[in-house]
Amino acid sequence: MAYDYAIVHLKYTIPLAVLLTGVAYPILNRVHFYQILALIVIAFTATLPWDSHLIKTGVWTYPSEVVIGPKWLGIPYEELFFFIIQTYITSLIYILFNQPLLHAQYLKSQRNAPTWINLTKLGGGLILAGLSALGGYLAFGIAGEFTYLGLILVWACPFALITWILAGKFIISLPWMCTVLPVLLPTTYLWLVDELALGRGTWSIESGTKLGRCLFGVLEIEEATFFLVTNMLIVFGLATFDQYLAVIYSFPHLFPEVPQAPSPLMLLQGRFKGTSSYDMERIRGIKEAVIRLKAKSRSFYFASSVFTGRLRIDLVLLYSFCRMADDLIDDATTHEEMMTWVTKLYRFLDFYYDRDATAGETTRRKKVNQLEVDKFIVTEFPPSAKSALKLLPTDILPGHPLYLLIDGFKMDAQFRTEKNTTDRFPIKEEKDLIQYSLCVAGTIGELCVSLIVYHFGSSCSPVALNAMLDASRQMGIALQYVNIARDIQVDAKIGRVYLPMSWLKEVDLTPEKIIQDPLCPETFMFRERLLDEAFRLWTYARPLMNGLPDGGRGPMVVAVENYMEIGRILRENPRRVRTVGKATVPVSRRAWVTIKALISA
Ligand SMILES: CC(C)=CCC/C(C)=C/CC/C(C)=C/CC/C(C)=C/[C@@H]1[C@@H](COP(=O)(O)OP(=O)(O)O)[C@]1(C)CC/C=C(\C)CC/C=C(\C)CCC=C(C)C
Repeated sequence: MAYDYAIVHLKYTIPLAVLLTGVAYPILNRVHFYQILALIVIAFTATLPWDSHLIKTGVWTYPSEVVIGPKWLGIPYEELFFFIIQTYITSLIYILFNQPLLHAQYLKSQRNAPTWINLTKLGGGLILAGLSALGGYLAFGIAGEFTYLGLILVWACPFALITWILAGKFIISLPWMCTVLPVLLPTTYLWLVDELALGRGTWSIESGTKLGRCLFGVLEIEEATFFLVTNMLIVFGLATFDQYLAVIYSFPHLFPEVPQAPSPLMLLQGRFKGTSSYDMERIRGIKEAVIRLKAKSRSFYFASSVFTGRLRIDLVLLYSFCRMADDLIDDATTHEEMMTWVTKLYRFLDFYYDRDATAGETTRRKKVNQLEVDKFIVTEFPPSAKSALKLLPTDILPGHPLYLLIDGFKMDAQFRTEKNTTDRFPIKEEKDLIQYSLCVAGTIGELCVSLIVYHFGSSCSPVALNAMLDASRQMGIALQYVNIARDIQVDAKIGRVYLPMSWLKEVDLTPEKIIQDPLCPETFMFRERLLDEAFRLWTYARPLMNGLPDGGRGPMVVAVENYMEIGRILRENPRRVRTVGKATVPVSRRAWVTIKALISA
C-alpha cells in the first residue's frame, strides 16, 4: 500500500478542481449541476468496463506499491476517482468558456446550414467512423504493440461519432474558443501531470501492447491520445446537451412552458423535434438582437451573459426593441421625422394592446392578426428594425410601460423643435426630469421585473410584486440619472440638455449656455447632484431586489451594479468626460463587480 497515485490527485487534480469551482461558482446554476452530474455518470459508466478490460488483459497495470489498495472490477479507487475529477474539471472549463454565449444563435436547420458546415460534419463523421474501424483492426487484427492505441480508438471514437451525429453542426458553428480550448487546456494540463506521474511510475502500460513512442519526455503516445479523446468526448457531450437546451429555450411554439431546469424528458423531446420545425427566422432575429446588444451596450452585454434560459433570450429581445426604437428617433434628422417614428411605434403597439389613455390602462388584445402586423412592419419600418419589432415578446410584456417608453422618446423629439421655441427644452423642473426618466428607464425596470416574474416567479405574492415593481421604476430612474450624468457633454453636442432649467436658473445658466460650453464648471456640479440623487434612489431600491425570484435576482443585480459602477467611477473622477469608443468601466472592474453582485445576491 502506498499513496503515490492519491498524491497525484492531492497535488494536481483536486486543487485545480477547487480553483475552477471557486471561479465558476458565481455563475453555476441548477442546469449546470445536472449537466455535470449526467456527464460524470455517463463517463464513469462508459469507462468502467473498458478500463477493467485493460487491467484484466494486462495492457495496463498499477504497481501495488503506488496505490492505496481497494479496487472495483480490478480498478483502483484512485483511478475511479480520476474518471470523475477529469470530467468535472473539463466540464467547468467548458462552462466558463460557454457562459458568455447565447447558444440559440448557433442552432441550424437541415435546410439553412451552409455547405461548409455540412461538408465539415460529413468529413468529421467519416474520420470518426474510420478511426473506430481502425481502432478495431489495431486492437483485434494486428494487436501486439498496437493493442492499447487500438483499444482507445475503438472505445472512444464510436461515442464521439454518436455525439457528432447528434450535434455536429452545432459544435462546428460554435466559436473555437468555446470548443477547441475546453478540449486543449485540460488535455495539456493532464499531459503534464501524466508526464510527472509516469516519470514516477504511478501507472504503466505493458511493453508488448504499446508503440513505445513518446509525444515528449516520457509521455506515451497512447496516454496523450487517451486524454485528448476523453476530453473531446466530454466537450462533445456537453455541447449536445447545450444544443437541446437551446432548442427548448428558443422556440416557444415547440415548448410553450419552460421550467427553470428542464427535465431529461424535455431534453429528449428537444432531441426529437425535427430541425424542420425550427423557426429559423426567430433564430436570425435572436442573432441580430445579440449583435445589436454587443455593439451598443457594454454594460448590458456583459450582464446578459449571467442570465440563462428563455429569460436571457427575452431580455435580449427586449433590449433590441428598445435600442432600435431609441435609435430610430435619435437618428432622425427633423422633428417631423422623429414624430413619424413615434406615431408608427404607437401604432405597432396598438396591434397588441388596447390603450385607454384617459384611464391610463392598457389591456392585451385577445386576437392579433399577425399577417397584418407583419405587413405593417415591412411597409412602415426599415429592414433593420424588422426582427426587433417582430420578436418583441408582447405576449408576456405588459403594455403600459411600452407606451410610456414611447412617450419618453416623444420628449426627446422635442429637443429637435424649431430653435427659440419655448418647448424646445422639455425638462423645465425636476419633476419633468423624474417623469422623463420614469418613461425611458423606469419602464425598463418594470418590463425586466415582469419578465423575471413570468419566467421564475409564479409564487410571488401581489403585495411583494407591487413593491418590487415600484422599486424597479425607482432603480430605472437611478440608472437614467447615471446615464445623463455621464453624457452631459455628449448630449449637449446634439442639442439636448436634460438638466432641469430650474437647476440651471439657480446659477444663472440656460440650456443654450450649456450647449455652448458643456465643460463649464457648473456642469460638473450638476453631475454630482444627479449622482447623489441616483445613489439615494439606489439605496432605497437595491434591498428590494432581494425579493426577486431565484434565477433572475443575481443576474439582474449584476446588470444594475455594472451600470451603477459607471456612476461610482464618475464620482471617483469628478472631472472625467466620456470619450467615444472608450469604456467607462474597465473589463477587470466589471468582472469584479459581477462576482461581488452574484455573491451578494
Ligand atoms: C441583461 C440585459 C440584456 C438587460 C436588458 C435591459 C434593457 C431592456 C435595457 C434597455 C435599454 C434601452 C436601449 C432603453 C432605451 C432607453 C434608454 C436609452 C435607457 C437607458 C439605458 C441605457 O442604455 P444604453 O444602451 O444607452 O446604455 P449604455 O450606457 O450605452 O451602455 C438606460 C439607462 C435605462 C436602463 C434601465 C434599466 C435596465 C432598468 C433597471 C431596473 C431594473 C433592472 C429593475 C431592478 C429591480 C428591482 C426590484 C429594483
